[in-house]
Amino acid sequence: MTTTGLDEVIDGRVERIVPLMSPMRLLDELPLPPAQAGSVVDGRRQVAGVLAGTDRRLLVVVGPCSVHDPAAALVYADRLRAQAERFAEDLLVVMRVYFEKPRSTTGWKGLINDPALDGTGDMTTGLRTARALLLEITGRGLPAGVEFLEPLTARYLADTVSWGAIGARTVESQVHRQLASGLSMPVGMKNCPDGRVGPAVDAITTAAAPHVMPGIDDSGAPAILHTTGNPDCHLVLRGGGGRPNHGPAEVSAALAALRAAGRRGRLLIDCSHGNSGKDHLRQPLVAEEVAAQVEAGQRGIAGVMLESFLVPGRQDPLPRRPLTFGQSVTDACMGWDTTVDVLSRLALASLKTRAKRTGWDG
Ligand SMILES: O=C[C@H](O)[C@H](O)COP(=O)(O)O
Ligand SMILES: C=C(OP(=O)(O)O)C(=O)O
Repeated sequence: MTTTGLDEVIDGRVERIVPLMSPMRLLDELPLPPAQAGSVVDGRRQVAGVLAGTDRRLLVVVGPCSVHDPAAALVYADRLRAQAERFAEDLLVVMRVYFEKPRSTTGWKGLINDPALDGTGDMTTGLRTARALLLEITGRGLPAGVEFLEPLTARYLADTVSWGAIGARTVESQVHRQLASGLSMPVGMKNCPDGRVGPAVDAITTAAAPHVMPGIDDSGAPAILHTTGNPDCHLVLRGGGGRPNHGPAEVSAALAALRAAGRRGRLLIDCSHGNSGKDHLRQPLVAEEVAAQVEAGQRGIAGVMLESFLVPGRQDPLPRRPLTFGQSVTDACMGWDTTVDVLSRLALASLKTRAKRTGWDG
């Protein structure tokens, strides 16, 4: 019989364990001021209002595929805020501030996991940088949207978030559905990467129910979390399996699936990912097709998601080569000028439909 040390039994494949500050410590260091907390809650209410159809604007979740450089994200936020104000009567604009990237296999996992983009994995800096940026963005009056990927990180950031997403790769995961059931903001559930919509509808049903799950409390101690269920989860159609699903037939089928499951029948359409074939030049075309459906009276479409940054396209971070300021290091994004054109087109669709419904034709 071989005798073995305990480390090898427990941590044979964990090379290092580095302490991480507690959520409470980060929240104390970077608190959400009460006035900003008010605008986060207001943002959540407005998103829920659009999803319920009581607020008749279109919801637009727009911003970089991922944030890797807070300075560029802030320049983007300033520009977006001006557009959000310009179109405030027609569009509810939420900035995509994505810090966690779910990967198909391997790749950069986002600013929280690896803020230096070099695999060193300094999550303490990552969480601190992410929270500081969310405070800057919500401080500008822009509601923020994030994808929740690691259940543990939600406690460090969720108080600043007005819209959340569970991504295509995790929508079938019980852990993520439970997480969504306890989140305080509306959460979009993406359809699966292979195009199946059923698991996202199931995720909406699952997250609406209360759950009991293991987690951490604000002090970082292990805890049993009892959730109430989240009634504001909704479907996001992002295409998949080599095909888009933003067309009229797919939208009607998805709405029918929601109704059959007894869920509220409004959804968002992601103009990127499987709906654009990850080609940023196709996003405006997808948005145009969505706008046309809205104008044709499809009330089931509550809004869209767009991947946009200052500079069009994408780049690979390479050692010793400076990055282009404001260009995505993950999926290719629309550039700024195109983004303004797309927002303007969506605002027109929203205005026209509202005018039609009130009988106003000016
Ligand atoms: O939105 C970003 C990517 O589509 C997502 O993280 C998956 O990327 P990957 O398939 O390149 O890993
Ligand atoms: C990863 C994303 O999308 P999806 O989960 O639809 O692939 C994303 O929106 O960044």
